[in-house]
Amino acid sequence: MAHVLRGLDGVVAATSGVTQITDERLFYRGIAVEDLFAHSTHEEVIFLLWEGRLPMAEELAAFRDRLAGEAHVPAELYTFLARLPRTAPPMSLLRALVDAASLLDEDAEKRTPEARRTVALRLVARMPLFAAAVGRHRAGKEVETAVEAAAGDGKLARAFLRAFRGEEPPEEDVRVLDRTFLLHADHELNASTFVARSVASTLSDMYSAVVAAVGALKGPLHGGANEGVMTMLEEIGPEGDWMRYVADKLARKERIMGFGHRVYKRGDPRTPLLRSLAREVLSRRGEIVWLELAERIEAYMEEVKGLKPNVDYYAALVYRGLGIPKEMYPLMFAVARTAGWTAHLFEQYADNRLIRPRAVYVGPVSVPYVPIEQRDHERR
Ligand SMILES: CC(=O)SCCNC(=O)CCNC(=O)[C@H](O)C(C)(C)COP(=O)(O)OP(=O)(O)OC[C@H]1O[C@@H](n2cnc3c(N)ncnc32)[C@H](O)[C@@H]1OP(=O)(O)O
Ligand SMILES: O=C([O-])CC(=O)C(=O)O
Repeated sequence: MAHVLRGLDGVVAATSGVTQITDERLFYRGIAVEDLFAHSTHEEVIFLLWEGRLPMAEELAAFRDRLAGEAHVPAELYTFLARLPRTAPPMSLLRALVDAASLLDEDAEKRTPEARRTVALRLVARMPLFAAAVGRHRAGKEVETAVEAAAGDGKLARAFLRAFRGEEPPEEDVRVLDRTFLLHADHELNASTFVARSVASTLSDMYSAVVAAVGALKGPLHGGANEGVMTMLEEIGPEGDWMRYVADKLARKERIMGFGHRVYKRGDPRTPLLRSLAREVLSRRGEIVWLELAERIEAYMEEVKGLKPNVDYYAALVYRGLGIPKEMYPLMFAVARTAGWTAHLFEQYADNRLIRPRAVYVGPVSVPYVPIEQRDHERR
């Protein structure tokens, strides 16, 4: 019997020039993520992921203008969203908006590289507005005026915060969210990117690939873990018996959200950067207790399980510090990761081969066909 690598663990399934993970370090197009974090912006990184190099100043300005030009939500989508249940999972509402947007985009089915660039630009520019629209809808707030007032800004973090809050955000908050988006922009063949590439490998359209990717990211073992982190911290509470809580969970063989990683075993290089952002925003809000609690759990997990936090752990605290409700955390991830999904889709379309692995069959064999009138429950 062929050897099955469950979960495709260790399988090398593509070549890619977008993102490298090597020796527990992360590089976008060859540039260390720490350097980009220190000096760059989310928009610059989107350009980098798509074009393979950093933009010149005038290219960046033109790119931001193009993003601003695409940053609005088609009116039909506001009507559509208004009819959807407010209590639906926010990631499902986001997925529905992206799917519906495809029906209103005249370029959605075009197969040229230029049309795909336009679609990608639209997706990246609109995703923050879709996320804000979902957030306002579920909170029962007015959506269209607030979101449209935020449009026309080529700074995606500002566009989200402005639309979501319905007021101009302080620059410190914009900077923190911008760098959080930068750190989430891409991550090689993670589950949602693999899903997106698989859809594109059938030569289906970019929207279908991104809708599927949003669905994959939603899961608690991937982008949904950030919400799970905050749920855990809230269940414990700043003064709670965290050690008992975590030990009991581990004894029940439950997973602690925000810990462990398929690729990183010695630590996720994004963790210290996100921890520093969390410290900054939580100090400003007078809520540093959440960081102290998270750090105690981090040390304990290392000691008892040898597991380290992944990108979702401290990202949850950054979003908390920005006053974003926890149900919205996975949407923040989706907004940022749209850059990476689309960069990988460009690569997939440019050098495509259908993705179609095999399975080892383990079901019954040589089963005789039984006509319907002779079937009974015993003989299936
Ligand atoms: C952006 C991202 O997608 S980052 C990941 C976000 N997901 C999470 O934070 C969810 C919690 N983490 C996990 O479930 C896992 O660490 C994953 C899915 C991320 C990666 O796991 P895998 O590479 O598949 O490792 P696997 O699931 O085989 O686990 C190996 C062992 O570590 C344990 N383990 C791994 N993560 C955790 C965790 N968070 N809590 C408790 N135990 C864990 C497993 O129970 C398993 O133990 P066992 O061998 O005794 O059964
Ligand atoms: O790469 C992975 O498996 C998960 C991850 O960290 C990411 O998508 O950012």
